[in-house]
Amino acid sequence: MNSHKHNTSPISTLSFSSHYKYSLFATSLDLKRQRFTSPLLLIFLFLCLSFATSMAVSDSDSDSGPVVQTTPLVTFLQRVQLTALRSYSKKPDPKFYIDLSLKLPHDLSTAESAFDDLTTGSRDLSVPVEKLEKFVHEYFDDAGKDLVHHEPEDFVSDPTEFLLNVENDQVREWAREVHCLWRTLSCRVSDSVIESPDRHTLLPLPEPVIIPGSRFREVYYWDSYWVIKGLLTSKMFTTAKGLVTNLMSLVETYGYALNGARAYYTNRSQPPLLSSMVYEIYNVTKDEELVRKAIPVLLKEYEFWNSGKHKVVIRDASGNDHILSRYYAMWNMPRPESSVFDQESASGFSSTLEKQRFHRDIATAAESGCDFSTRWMRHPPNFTTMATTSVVPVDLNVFLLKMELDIAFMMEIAGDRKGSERFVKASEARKKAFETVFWNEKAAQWLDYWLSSNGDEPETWKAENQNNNVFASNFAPIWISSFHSGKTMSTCLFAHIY
Ligand SMILES: OC[C@H]1O[C@H](O[C@H]2O[C@H](CO)[C@@H](O)[C@H](O)[C@H]2O)[C@H](O)[C@@H](O)[C@@H]1O
Repeated sequence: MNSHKHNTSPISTLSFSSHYKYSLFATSLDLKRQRFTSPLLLIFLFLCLSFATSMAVSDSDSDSGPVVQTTPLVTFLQRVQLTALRSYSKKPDPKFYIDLSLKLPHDLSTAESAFDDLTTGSRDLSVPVEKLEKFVHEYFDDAGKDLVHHEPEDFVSDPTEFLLNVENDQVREWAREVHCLWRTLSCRVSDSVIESPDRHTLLPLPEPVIIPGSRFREVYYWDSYWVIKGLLTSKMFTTAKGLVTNLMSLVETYGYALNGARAYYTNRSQPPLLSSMVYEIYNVTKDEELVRKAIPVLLKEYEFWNSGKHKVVIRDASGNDHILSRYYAMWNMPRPESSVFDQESASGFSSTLEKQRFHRDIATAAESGCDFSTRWMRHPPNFTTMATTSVVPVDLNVFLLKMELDIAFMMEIAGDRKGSERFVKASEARKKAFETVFWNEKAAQWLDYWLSSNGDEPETWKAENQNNNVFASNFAPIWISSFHSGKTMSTCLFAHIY
């Protein structure tokens, strides 16, 4: 049992004014499309499908949570991916196949029918590697071809201004090399994506992008925060603003910033750091126009994280309700970019409901940006006990508290005093929730909270639901300087460590 005394945690020292002194820590795929030439077979198939459909509708044991459908191209590429994984003896990266784009003059239906011809007769869907490679080459452009190099206009190869501040020669040379990576990672979405989005899984974006590199050939939401911090150091303000414009366009289109700018990432977001990005840029550039543009977008994003399945209500012993948020992906199938892996991981579950719940918890872990941490496992390190949607995470709520303070700050700049006060109040309410739900005096940490129910209705706080394990995220509140400026925090932490 945790001792959860309602002593004041260091978070209570947080105030709006002190917030702005951050210290940063730093279809089953196996159902291959067959050509049924016999009318009897067609009738048989029709009857089977009708039966399966009626079963699905009456199956009260299937997961009823939200699902954002993906595109027909993604669904098809999952089949190609499965065949590739079954055909090569050394397993390729499944993401490569889901990143392919349809080559002109082919369209989806001609590619599908050529793929049917290729795989017909293969029981396990594997095919000779040479034949697969010929098919992929004929029907698809290489993964990554739909991103073209972009020379950032604000890049200076020898930025003396900040490099001269680095005294050590070796470190300065290393810093120069890191700075030069911007040119390697800078791209823009090709015109072909804008002209024919259905041929690509890459999503169109208005401004040039900075990608993480390696197998990640698209923009990622929370990576962009650190990218922007780096760009600001490199004095690349135009590029930094472009990244924010891209993320804002995703929020405007989808209602939230996607995990990444790919058609298979539309079912989830990532740690919400857009307001922090705008804040960092404003701090350096004092660009009020950016702030004014960002406010309505941030309000939309704020609503996403504080409504529907993302919102949870924890009731304290005095009957006060505390509103917090959790990660919750709008997906209950294998993640397309890793579908074979996810199917294998779920193979031990017998019911559809168990499999769907497991897949949602896996996709939700991806929404957390941390992927497969033992934080999300009911019985670590047993991967099949992933239950991410049942956790109220400390770090997510820190990001949201920061969003509240950032919005309040931005509204103040925009002259909206009332709006600003509303968000200060929202931050104070979340601060109280941190005290009640997360803070643990004995451990001197904020602990993740396990939900007892499905989180749809308010539930009463229980000390034993705090997760006693120590994770770096337990200390996420100290990201905001006033959380650790008080003596209480350092005293408690040192007492715990030594
Ligand atoms: O650096 C990009 C991101 O890389 C990891 O996650 C991404 O890859 C996962 C597996 O392909 C995918 O399921 C997830 O949705 C992607 O975001 C990393 O965990 C992320 O933190 C990081 O943003």
